[in-house]
Amino acid sequence: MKVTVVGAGAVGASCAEYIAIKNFASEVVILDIKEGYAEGKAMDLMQCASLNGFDTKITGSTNDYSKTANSDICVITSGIPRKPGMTREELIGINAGIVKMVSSSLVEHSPNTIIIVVSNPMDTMTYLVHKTTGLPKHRIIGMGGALDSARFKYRLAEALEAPISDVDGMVIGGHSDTGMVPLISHATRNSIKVSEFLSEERLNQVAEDTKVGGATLTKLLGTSAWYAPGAAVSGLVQAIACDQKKIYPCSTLLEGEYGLSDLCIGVPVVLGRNGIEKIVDVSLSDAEKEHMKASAEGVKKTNGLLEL
Ligand SMILES: NC(=O)c1ccc[n+]([C@@H]2O[C@H](COP(=O)([O-])OP(=O)(O)OC[C@H]3O[C@@H](n4cnc5c(N)ncnc54)[C@H](O)[C@@H]3O)[C@@H](O)[C@H]2O)c1
Ligand SMILES: O=C(O)C[C@H](O)C(=O)O
Repeated sequence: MKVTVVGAGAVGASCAEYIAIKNFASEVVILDIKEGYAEGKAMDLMQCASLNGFDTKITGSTNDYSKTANSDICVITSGIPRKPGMTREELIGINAGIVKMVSSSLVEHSPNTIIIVVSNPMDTMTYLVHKTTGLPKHRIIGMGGALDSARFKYRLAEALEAPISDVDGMVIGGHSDTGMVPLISHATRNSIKVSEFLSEERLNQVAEDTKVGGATLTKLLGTSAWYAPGAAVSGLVQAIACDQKKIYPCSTLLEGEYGLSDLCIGVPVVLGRNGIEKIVDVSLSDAEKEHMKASAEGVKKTNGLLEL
């Protein structure tokens, strides 16, 4: 199993590290445009191998896509992150050009690859990868919902004063400050609905804190987060590589599912060796349906800024 990670920055390196530590991939290639940067990150990570007990071979490349040839999975993290006070959508001007160039170079060398898109604004970048590469829809996956769901569970556990392992929940919709749809109606503590434990007001607070999870961290860190994003990407890569058939909310091209079409947005999917093997249709409350509709309108508005 060969995995390429484009972008050796904060998220790319974190994701390569988690993939290596989980020890399921034979090879990880990190590629960056900055001279020597990916080679340096790869060497540093390889010097963790004996300490952390992994055998994954990590190599770096300065913009030489021949090193990525025949990758089973490619992760795109290249692009600029936001600064405090910015939205993800404001990154489109620079990141669209980068994602377009990177995705076509990847497919040229790995025509059978599965692509995981991380660069922001992620749902729009995932749509752009469709338009650029023409790969089948099950082989283009946007990562946002896995991270947002982890943040939702963190906030739920905090409100419930419960261990995170007791909590389950999922966030669908667009990966944006207003577009995320935390599925409160399906969230549980050890199979009991969270509404049995928390007031509507407290649950609304949990949802709001979840939606601005990325912005909260950006304000604290001065740039956007990387540990949980890297861990979330590694989860998707592992589900595909190990054919786990796990359900994750991922951004995928919809063609009528959830009453939506011609956009990529987060919905629950089954991930296995073929990428997205199924889109799962879950029942939504009326409020969640409305929120999903508004979220899709927001994503389409950002897609409209693309020069296709
Ligand atoms: N979808 C998500 O959930 C999620 C989570 C976190 C971050 N992100 C996004 O991921 C992106 C990366 O964030 P980061 O914190 O790692 O940023 P970063 O600045 O630390 O790293 C980005 C890297 O991309 C490289 N790069 C730029 N242009 C390139 C090109 N043409 N080819 C190859 N490499 C190139 C840069 O040299 C840099 O090393 C941002 O757009 C950020 O908003 C998304
Ligand atoms: O918040 C950001 O800009 C980065 C990322 O999308 C995140 O949610 O951490």
